[in-house]
Amino acid sequence: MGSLVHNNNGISPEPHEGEWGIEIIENESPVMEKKGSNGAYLTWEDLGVAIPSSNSFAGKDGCKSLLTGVTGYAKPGEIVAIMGPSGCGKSTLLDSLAGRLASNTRQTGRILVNGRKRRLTYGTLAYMTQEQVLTWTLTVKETVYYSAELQLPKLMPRSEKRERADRTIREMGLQDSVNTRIGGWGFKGLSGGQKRRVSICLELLTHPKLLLLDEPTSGLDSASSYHVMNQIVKLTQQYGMTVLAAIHQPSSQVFGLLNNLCLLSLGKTIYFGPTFAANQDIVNGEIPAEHIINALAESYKSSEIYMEVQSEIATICGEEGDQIERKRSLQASFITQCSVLTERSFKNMYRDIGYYWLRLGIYITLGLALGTLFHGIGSAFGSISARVSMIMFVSSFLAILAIGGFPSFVEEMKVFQCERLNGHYGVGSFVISNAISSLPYLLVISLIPGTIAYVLMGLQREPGHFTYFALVLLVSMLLVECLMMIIATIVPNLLMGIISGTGIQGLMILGAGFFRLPNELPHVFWRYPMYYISFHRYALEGLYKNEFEGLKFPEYAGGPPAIDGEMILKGVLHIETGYSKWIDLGILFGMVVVYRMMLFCTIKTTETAKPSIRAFVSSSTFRN
Ligand SMILES: Nc1ncnc2c1ncn2[C@@H]1O[C@H](COP(=O)(O)OP(=O)(O)OP(=O)(O)O)[C@@H](O)[C@H]1O
Repeated sequence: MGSLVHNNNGISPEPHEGEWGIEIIENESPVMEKKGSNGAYLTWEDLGVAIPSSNSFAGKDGCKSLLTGVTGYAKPGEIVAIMGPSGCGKSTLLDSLAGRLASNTRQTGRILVNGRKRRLTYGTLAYMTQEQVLTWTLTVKETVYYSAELQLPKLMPRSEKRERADRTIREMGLQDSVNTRIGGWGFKGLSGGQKRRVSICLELLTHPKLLLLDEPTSGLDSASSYHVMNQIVKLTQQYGMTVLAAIHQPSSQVFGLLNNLCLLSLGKTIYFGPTFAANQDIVNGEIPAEHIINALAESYKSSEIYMEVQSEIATICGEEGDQIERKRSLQASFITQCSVLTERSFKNMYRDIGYYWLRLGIYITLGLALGTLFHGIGSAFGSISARVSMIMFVSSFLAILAIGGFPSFVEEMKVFQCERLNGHYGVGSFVISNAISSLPYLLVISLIPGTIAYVLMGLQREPGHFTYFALVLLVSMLLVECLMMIIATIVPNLLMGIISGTGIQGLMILGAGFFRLPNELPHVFWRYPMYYISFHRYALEGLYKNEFEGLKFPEYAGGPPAIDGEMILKGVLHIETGYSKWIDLGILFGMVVVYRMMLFCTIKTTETAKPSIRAFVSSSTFRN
């Protein structure tokens, strides 16, 4: 059992080719980088991660440890394999090194890069997590090409970027699937293993200094696993990358490619050292009982190999090396980022039926429904209330339907958040490109159903009136979309997002001055501020003015006296007529800009505040 770390000095005998049937590679990296000469030396000492727990596994302090006293290092040109049974803490270790632990966790210990403290997010490292986050409508080639254009330096010619992308696709063995779509949402595209290889491709494109891979070979057969790992090893050595990879049950061939092994069990280190000194039977074997794991962990801590690890770490941390800089200075220019992201997003919106096409169909149906319900609305006295309710429906319920695209926004936000964490591009380019790419679709959605409804209802005939009607529809949808993107940034899941978005809009609609007239709105909350911040109010007000101004409702024999539209606006609907409908439209467009800025600020704030929020949540969770 204890043959992992054997003989008295803790190191097993010389590498033994026959025993595991593997080809042993020299543990010495061909890239003999000195610390500080551009490579990344990563060290972690006495790393602990715990979560609050009330069950029987909790310790005296009411916490359950996910990692305990984990120590190790990774050097340029080398691959450290993190291995151990499922649930032993491999992903937790990678998350912890990447600064991406969940907020309910508490981390202790020290993580240094080149002997310095550095928060490893937003482009300081590349991290391929277990979750596949790819744009499912794109082909492999499109995915890698777009990513290459975004990530590779601005001075690199496009042809060279494409060449790099093609080469990486070949290196990952994806040349036969270049034109296959990634797939998802009921559309079968690539297999799980192929998707994994695409994800690796995206992170390898720039040859990052520090690369973390969570299960790069999962879903791959043993020949493909070997091929993929072999390519990663070659690039690691060629570019002096520092690689940590969590790997499940590697074949002997794959095991032989790895330099160092960090073997975990129940969150404890059972072994850290050269792969050739570890017994692969133990590595891939059954999970031993907890007391045996504890004994192995103790035995490792008192072994000489552990002392060696500590002295290696002391040497690495002895002098401070270069800072690992964010990729920002190396990637594409802001204009290129915007144009590439716009093109990619436009293509995704076109191919994803749920994004706009389904909505267009529903809007056409509703346009026809409105058109037939209010057909030939006329100018009889009864048409006044018909106009009011029709306008209410258009300004509120038609706009609120833009929530229908939320699942697709969430998918897009997931890709953005993952690429952003890995530093592929900036927040500004995402916010701008998303607005530009959605504009043509929203224009179509507001024009086609808008025309159908407008013509069938027989509203005011002048082109200016129709243009205004369509523009209000467009701008309301732009606002709802942006509101939903802000929500997608804040709330963690789809259902909560849809509920929050509908709730917020419900409040705005209630305060827009229809269900209670503006003068009758209670001052606290409803009049100030809701009536002024609700965009539905400006849409409602603008559409009322657009339709009622200039209209006359003639007197009928025995009926009410003649009344003109302006009187209805002022006397019945309590609308402020001191400014034109175009001011309402202008305010709505201004709100689009403000909402986009809010989206930018929300993303930025979440990014900067997340660590503090996490620390706060974690400390209050652990206090309770
Ligand atoms: N934020 C968290 N809250 C609660 N439990 C957590 C959290 N993160 C991880 N865990 C638990 O910690 C243990 C280790 O999880 P982790 O994902 O690190 O395992 P792993 O070794 O990567 O497993 P696998 O090989 O199956 O991916 C699991 O039991 C998991 O449920």
